[in-house]
Amino acid sequence: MELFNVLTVQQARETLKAHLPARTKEEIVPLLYGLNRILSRDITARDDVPGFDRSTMDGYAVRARDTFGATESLPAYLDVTGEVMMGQEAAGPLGAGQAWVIPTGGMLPPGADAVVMVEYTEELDQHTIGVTKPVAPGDHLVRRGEDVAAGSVVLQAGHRLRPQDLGLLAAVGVTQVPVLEPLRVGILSTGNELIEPEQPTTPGKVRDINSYTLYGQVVEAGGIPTLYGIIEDHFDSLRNAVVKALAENDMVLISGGSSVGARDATAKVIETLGSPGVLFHGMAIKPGKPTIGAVVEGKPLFGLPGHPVSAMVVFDLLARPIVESAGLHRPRRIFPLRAAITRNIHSATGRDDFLRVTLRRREDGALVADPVLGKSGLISTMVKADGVAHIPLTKEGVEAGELVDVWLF
Ligand SMILES: Nc1nc2c(c(=O)[nH]1)N[C@H]1C(S)=C(S)[C@@H](COP(=O)(O)OP(=O)(O)OC[C@H]3O[C@@H](n4cnc5c(N)ncnc54)[C@H](O)[C@@H]3O)O[C@H]1N2
Ligand code: MOO
Repeated sequence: MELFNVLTVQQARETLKAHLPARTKEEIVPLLYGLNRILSRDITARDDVPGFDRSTMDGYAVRARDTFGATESLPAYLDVTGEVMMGQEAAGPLGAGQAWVIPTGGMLPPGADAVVMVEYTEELDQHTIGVTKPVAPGDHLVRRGEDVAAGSVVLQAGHRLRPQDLGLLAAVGVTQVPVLEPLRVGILSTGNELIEPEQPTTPGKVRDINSYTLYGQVVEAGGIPTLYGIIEDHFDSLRNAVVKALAENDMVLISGGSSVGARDATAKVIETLGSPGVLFHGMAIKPGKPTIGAVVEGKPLFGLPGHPVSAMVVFDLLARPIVESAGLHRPRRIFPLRAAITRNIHSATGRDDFLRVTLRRREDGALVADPVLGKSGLISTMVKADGVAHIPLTKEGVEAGELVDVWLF
């Protein structure tokens, strides 16, 4: 029997994207909780930063033209007529031929347009200094609004906040930050052969692995997982569980029951839930071929293959980017590593292959990837591996020594 509507990974991603609305669910968090969160709105500065012209050196506020031509042998003499106090308004004005003592960060008095560093002055008496080096207007000061101009957009919606962004928000007085709510993800395992991990095994039964791997993957991607447990392979039981999970979450993952076996109810259940429903059933990928991708009333739903390796690989390719797009923390994997594969690996063209590998540094310094062989039902292969190597669908395989992209776990 043929699976219907088989898509490449790229087509599957594009199809999902076309059917998923941009996330708008937001929450307001205190600034310190905003780190690594994604802004849900543009942030506009209400105030100029700094709010006044500010010295960047310890020295004297002056009118630059009063210092023109000054040298060590012929200093420009200025009357010291005031002192700027840190954190206080400098009342000014500073008149011709005058200088005010100013600390680094102090407010420039009106009338002054530059600061002379204390190193380039000599104190003649308590009220007179000699300036030994001229300054130009604007020297040793930061202008009002030079860092941030009032009314400007300082950070855009969609931006993930870094430490420096928290600093900027503090500078403009934003202490409550609008950020995207992380996705809530409901996780269901289906199969009459499945038992809970705390149960003893009996012939024919296996412990539920996928609930645990998927839970970990959702947390890692910055989502909030909820387990709905093991659901028996029965249309009504599965439908009831999925309806509940869909109502309580922003995404639902159902592992097992995605293949074409007679008992595989997942696709049929999804088709009864709402539009557009199943978008694809089957992907040109190994492992993970019998994947179902669906959107129901704006929420993504995935029927992941039952084999534990396949479920993990498909989560990473399709679900992880969606969870990360509103995730609580920074994605760990942004770029793959390039490593030389150490064996010839065959793969069919027209299909993306993901090969479990371990990585090591060879004596000559090259990074190499050793394939971890084993069927996609074996969770131990994922535990041994450091990541997966991607053999793109355009290739018929890779030869030993060829460079491949490796996505680390
Ligand atoms: N005739 C064909 N048979 C199969 C095909 C195919 O194309 N033609 N595809 C195979 C591939 S590839 C995969 S992957 C599996 C996918 O099957 P399902 O998604 O329908 O999942 P199940 O049949 O329920 O389970 C498959 C396998 O995985 C085990 N499993 C399921 N859930 C869990 C879990 N939560 N924890 C641990 N192990 C789980 C289950 O016991 C089965 O061994 O179909 C192939 N068959
Ligand atoms: O796709 Mo199955 O997922 O090859 O094991």
